[in-house]
Amino acid sequence: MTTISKIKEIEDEINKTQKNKATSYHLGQLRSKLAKLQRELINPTSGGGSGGPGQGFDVARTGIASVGFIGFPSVGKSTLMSGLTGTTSEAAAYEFTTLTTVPGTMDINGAKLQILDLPGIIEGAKDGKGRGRQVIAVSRTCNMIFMVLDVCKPLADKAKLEKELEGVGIRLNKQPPNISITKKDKGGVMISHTVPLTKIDHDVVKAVLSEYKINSASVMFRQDATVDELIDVIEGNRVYIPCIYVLNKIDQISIEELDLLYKIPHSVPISSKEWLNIDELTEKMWEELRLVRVYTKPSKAPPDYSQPVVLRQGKSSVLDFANAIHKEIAKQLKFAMVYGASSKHPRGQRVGVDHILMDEDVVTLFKR
Ligand SMILES: Nc1nc2c(ncn2[C@@H]2O[C@H](COP(=O)(O)OP(=O)(O)OP(=O)(O)O)[C@@H](O)[C@H]2O)c(=O)[nH]1
Ligand SMILES: [K+]
Ligand SMILES: [Mg+2]
Repeated sequence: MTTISKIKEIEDEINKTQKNKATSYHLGQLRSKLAKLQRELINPTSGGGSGGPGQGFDVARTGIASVGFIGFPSVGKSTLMSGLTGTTSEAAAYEFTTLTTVPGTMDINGAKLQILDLPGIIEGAKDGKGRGRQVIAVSRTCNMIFMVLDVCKPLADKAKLEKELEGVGIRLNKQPPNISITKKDKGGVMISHTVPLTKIDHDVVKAVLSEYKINSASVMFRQDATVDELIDVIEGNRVYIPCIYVLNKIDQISIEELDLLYKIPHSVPISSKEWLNIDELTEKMWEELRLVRVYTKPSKAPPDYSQPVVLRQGKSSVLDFANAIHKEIAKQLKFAMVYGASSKHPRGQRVGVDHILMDEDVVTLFKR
């Protein structure tokens, strides 16, 4: 039996099983088994046909962040990519026009982004259909995903694509679950929580831990987590990526239909062919990338606003800033003066190397 058919079998059993107190232990076991099988699809150990990274799919990474385009064939990914970057990625009316990763760059508010146009994927992509597995492998390494959807096609496509990505450990528009598991030598499983747990009970937690052979541990929930979030923490190889649902081809629909589309969270309706509403898309993209622009100010001189140093959120300390300019500068760094949102005083604040900078801060570095 192949991994894929085993997954299918467990999914069927989960769907058949009624959710109640009596079945929760069993469901916890099933969900864990499913996650373990899915792990084999993320890191296939055997050759498995078209599995594994494909030649020509890995491209040299440039820029501060990368955005990968995921979607079914002919939804307009390449048309959008060419328009945004100026790099031509062939677009045509037939499916699978794009056969490999096509990189381009886009400048947004002084930050250079890498845009990766990808081949269309089909349902079952993660299980090795078409070039799907390679496409998904590239998208796992992106800082943002554009899920491109054709508004003339059924909206169910969105859920299908999400399932493909979820199946390989990609979590869209989610934060890592706030659950900590501390393994112990003895004492059994201790469960505590700072908020009421409405989606799981102790039986499920015990079933999951036992399925992963964790017999003694203290588990602390700081959010109302689901069983899948618990499993995510145990499995550990999840990637959390912001995703914008790009609803393309709105030139084909009515205003009334357009109004309905606006109800979908994290979405932007556009037309890549008629170049409609692209500004909203790039604004949203900028917002969700949460990049931090920092301007240098030499001491006793005005700030240099011509070219920001662009950092990523989570890696935007004064030391990160110095490193981005030059390793030697970082080595000699003693303290900094900061002006802007992260500074306590409008006239600037003296800060240490661990101080976290915010977008549009101005910084003067002082050496030892
Ligand atoms: N009406 C309309 N057609 C569009 C739009 N964007 C793209 N198209 C058309 O849709 C077809 C497919 O466009 P592509 O850009 O090749 O789509 P793709 O998603 O890159 O396709 P694959 O690489 O084959 O997966 C082409 O005929 C485009 O002209 C749009 O906004 N409106
Ligand atoms: K196409
Ligand atoms: Mg294409």
